[in-house]
Amino acid sequence: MKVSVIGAGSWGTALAHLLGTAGNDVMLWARKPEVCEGINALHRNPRYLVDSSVSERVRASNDYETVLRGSQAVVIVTPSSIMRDVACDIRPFVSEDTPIIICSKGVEAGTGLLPVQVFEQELGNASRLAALTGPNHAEEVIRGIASGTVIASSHRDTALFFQRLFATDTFRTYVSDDVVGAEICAAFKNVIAIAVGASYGIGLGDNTAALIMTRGLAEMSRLVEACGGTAMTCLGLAGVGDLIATCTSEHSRNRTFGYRLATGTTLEQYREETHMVVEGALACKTIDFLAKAHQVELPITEMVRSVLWEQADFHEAADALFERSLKPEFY
Ligand SMILES: NC(=O)C1=CN([C@@H]2O[C@H](COP(=O)(O)OP(=O)(O)OC[C@H]3O[C@@H](n4cnc5c(N)ncnc54)[C@H](O)[C@@H]3O)[C@@H](O)[C@H]2O)C=CC1
Ligand SMILES: O=C(CO)COP(=O)(O)O
Repeated sequence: MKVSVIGAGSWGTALAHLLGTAGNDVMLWARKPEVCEGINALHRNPRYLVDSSVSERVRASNDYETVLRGSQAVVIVTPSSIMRDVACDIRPFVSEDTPIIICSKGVEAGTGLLPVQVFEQELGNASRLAALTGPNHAEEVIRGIASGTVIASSHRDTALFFQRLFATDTFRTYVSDDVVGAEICAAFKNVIAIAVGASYGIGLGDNTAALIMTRGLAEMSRLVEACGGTAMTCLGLAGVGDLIATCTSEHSRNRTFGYRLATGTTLEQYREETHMVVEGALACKTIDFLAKAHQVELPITEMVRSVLWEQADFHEAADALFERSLKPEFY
C-alpha cells in the first residue's frame, strides 16, 4: 500500500519506519531539505532518532503533491499547534474518502477543538478520520521494542483499517470508538508529566509523583466525561498507559521539561536545545480553556499553566494544592 506520513520529527520517522518494515511504500513529508536528503540517501534522519536507520521503503520529500499523490492512507504526525495549517495544506491533494489518521497530541488554541475535529472541519467526511495514541515513545518503537496503541474512530471500518495497517509483531493495535476520550487523554497526560517532572525538580519524591499522576487521572476523566467521552478510556492505553509512560520514562520530553523548568530552564531554552515540541506547555493553556468552557475544575492543570505562563512560583502553587478543601476521593 502507498502510505503518506506528514511530519518527520521523532514520531513521524518512527511510524514511517514501522509502516515501511511492514511492507508499505511510505512517502514521508519533511519540512527540512536535509531531512529529505538524509532519509533518501542514507536511510537516516539527521535531526531526530539519529542513531536509528530507517526502512529503505521510506522515501522523503518536501513537496505535498509528491508525497500525497496516489496515497491510500495518510498519517499526520506534525505538532498539534499547526494542525489546521496542515489540514489546509494537504486538502488539494487528498481525495474525499482517503483514510486519515492523526497521531499528534494536543488541543487547538482559541477553539478547544481536538485534532480529529479540526480535520473534520477542514476536510469533511469524519467517517474516514481516526486518531492513534498510546504509550509509544518513538525511540523504542523504531527499535522494535514491544508496544501497544489505541486507534480511535467514530467509524468502525476506519478503525479496523488502521488497526491492520499499523499492527506488527511488536506493535499491538487496539480499536476504540471514543475519539474524544482518546484525544483528550493524549493531550492531558503531557500536562501531568510536566507537573511530575517539576515536582522531582524541586526535590519532592515518588509519593508525590504517584499523587500527581493519580489526581491527574481524576482530572483527565472529569474532562473526558464533560466533553462527551467515556471515562473508561482513561483507564486504557490512551489514558493511564500513556500517563505512566510519559510521567516515568527517561525519553519523555514533557517530564524532562518539567524537571528543567523547576531547576531554572525556560521553555525557549529547552526548545532551542532539543528542537523538540513540548506539547504539554501549550496544552496546559488549551485544556484550561476547554475545562472552563465545560465548567470542570482542573487544579493540577491550572497550577502548571500559572507556573509556565504567569510566572507563578512553583512552591507556592504546589502549596496551594494542599490548601484546597478536603474532600472524598471520588465525587
Ligand atoms: N516523540 C514521540 O515519541 C511521540 C510524539 N507524539 C506526538 O507526535 C507529534 C509530533 O511529535 P514529534 O514527532 O515527537 O516531534 P519532534 O519534537 O520530534 O519534532 C518536531 C517536528 O515538527 C516539525 N515542525 C515544527 N514546527 C513546524 C512547522 N511550523 N511546520 C511544519 N513542521 C514543523 C519539525 O520539523 C519536526 O519534524 C506531537 O504532537 C507529539 O505529541 C506522539 C507519540 C509519541
Ligand atoms: O506522547 C508521547 C509518548 O507517548 C511523547 O511525549 P513525551 O516525550 O513527553 O513522553
